[in-house]
Parts: sequence; C-alpha cells; structure tokens
Amino acid sequence: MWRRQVGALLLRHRSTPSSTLRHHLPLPVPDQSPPLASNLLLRLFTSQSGEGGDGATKPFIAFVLGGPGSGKGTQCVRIASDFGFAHLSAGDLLRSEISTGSEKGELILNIIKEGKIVPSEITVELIRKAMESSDAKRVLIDGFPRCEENRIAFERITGTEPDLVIFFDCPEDEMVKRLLGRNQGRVDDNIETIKKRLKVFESLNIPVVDYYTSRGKVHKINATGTEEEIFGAVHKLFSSLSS
Ligand SMILES: Nc1ncnc2c1ncn2[C@@H]1O[C@H](COP(=O)(O)OP(=O)(O)O)[C@@H](O)[C@H]1O
Ligand SMILES: Nc1ccn([C@@H]2O[C@H](COP(=O)(O)OP(=O)(O)O)[C@@H](O)[C@H]2O)c(=O)n1
Ligand SMILES: [Mg+2]
Repeated sequence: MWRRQVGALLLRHRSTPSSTLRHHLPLPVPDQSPPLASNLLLRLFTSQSGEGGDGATKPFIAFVLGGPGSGKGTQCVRIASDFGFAHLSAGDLLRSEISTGSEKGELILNIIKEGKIVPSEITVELIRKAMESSDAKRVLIDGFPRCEENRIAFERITGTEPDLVIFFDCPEDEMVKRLLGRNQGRVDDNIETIKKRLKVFESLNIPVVDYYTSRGKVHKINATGTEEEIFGAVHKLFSSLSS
C-alpha cells in the first residue's frame, strides 16, 4: 500500500532550500525538547510499523507542525534536501486539488479562504494517495494533522502513526509578519484570514501537539531567529536520529 512509482509531483523529494522562522505556546512541552526517546533513536529512520499488510515497508513518518508562518515549509525543504526525506505538504496537496477546477477543489478553496479546516477524509485521502505513489522511505508530512479529527482519520485510514512530530514554536506577531510578507499570492495570506487561522491553530492544532507530547513523540524547536539558526537546531535533531 505504501509503495508504487514516484508520480509524486507533490512529494518534493530533495528540493532546494528557501527561507526562515519562530513561536511560544502554553504547552507542557519543554523548550528545545529533551533528547528523543531512546526507542526513537534506535529506530534510525525506520518505521515503527515494519511491514504493511502487502509486505511493503512503511516509511518513517515525521509530522511537521507549527502555526501559520512558523516556517514549516521552509525547514521541510531543507530537511528533505539534507536528510533524504520526501516533503509532502498538506496545504500544497489541497491547493493542487483547487487548481484542477473540480467541485471538490471549489469546496476546498472556500474553506481555505475562511481559514478553516478541510474535512479530514479529503485531506487524508490526498496524503494517502501521494504516499502510495512514492517509494520514499522517509516522509515529512507538513501542516498535518491540523486537528484531532485529522489525526484520528489519518490513523484510521492509513493504519499507522507518525514516528516523530516536530513542532515549530513561534510567537504570533512574528508569524503574522512573515505571512504578510510571504508574497506567494495565497488567498489566505491577508490579515482577516490570518487572524482566523491563528485562532484555529490555537484551538484545534495545539490539542494535537499536546496529544503527541503525551505520547513522547514531540520535538519542539524554537522557531525564532534566522532560517539558518533554526535549521541549526533542526539539523542537530535529524543528525541525532541518523547517527
Ligand atoms: N526564520 C525566518 N525568519 C524570517 N522569515 C522566515 C523564516 N522562515 C521562513 N520565513 C518566511 O516566512 C514565510 C512563511 O514561511 P513558511 O515556511 O511558508 O511557513 P509555514 O509553512 O509554516 O506557513 C515565508 O515567506 C518564508 O520565506
Ligand atoms: N491538514 C490541513 C492542512 C491545511 N488545510 C487548509 O489549508 C490552509 C493552508 O495550509 P498550509 O499548511 O499550506 O498553511 P501554512 O501553515 O503553511 O501557512 C489551512 O489554513 C487550511 O485552511 C487544512 O484544512 N487541513
Ligand atoms: Mg506551509
């Protein structure tokens, strides 16, 4: 189920670097987290789940979370490039569906404009298909799960859990500044929608971070500072996984 040819337009494997990040949060997550659990280190980028029902090895899955503008995409590109991960962005998958002009795409567009969360079945299905069409052994899933419903749907539909969750912790004012300067022509990078996205992040995404924290899977990265500084912390984490 997890393999097939790389059709993966959206699985940006070994792409080129880009820019930077930051945050804070009322979380019981210690800053720059404790060393990863030893069982995680031992896995050395192999999946927790071993073989899937069809005999295929499941990839090592890292969920990449953080508020809008915290720098998830920017850092994912660099992780993909330096550590051989496929980069699968939930937002990009949704935007790609919009660009097909389908009815589903129109529904997604209206939800994104409002800063709300697209129904989980739609997003998980897009992620599942993208994973299925890739041979990647290590996958970053960027911007997912955005809420508990997303998380539960992913676990139910794919029958797997992430091996690692990275959380980019960035103050709101910094995220707003970055989003207003992103300049990618996105329908949701305007101040009204940004405010809604930040509310959704606090109320729906933070509980997911809390859940995985309680499962010992979260590694929190201070996402303030330059892109280089943040990647320094990210690099240290991934180097510790592969050493
Ligand atoms: N450390 C940083 N400092 C300043 N700007 C940054 C930093 N990291 C990323 N950016 C810029 O901020 C914007 C949002 O970054 P992005 O990676 O798209 O965040 P996210 O995927 O979390 O929304 C982009 O324009 C990006 O170039
Ligand atoms: N798991 C997800 C991811 C994104 N989305 C939608 O897509 C929008 C953009 O997501 P994104 O991950 O590209 O945004 P950034 O956090 O990267 O700025 C979100 O604000 C949601 O409306 C979603 O509904 N469910
Ligand atoms: Mg992004």
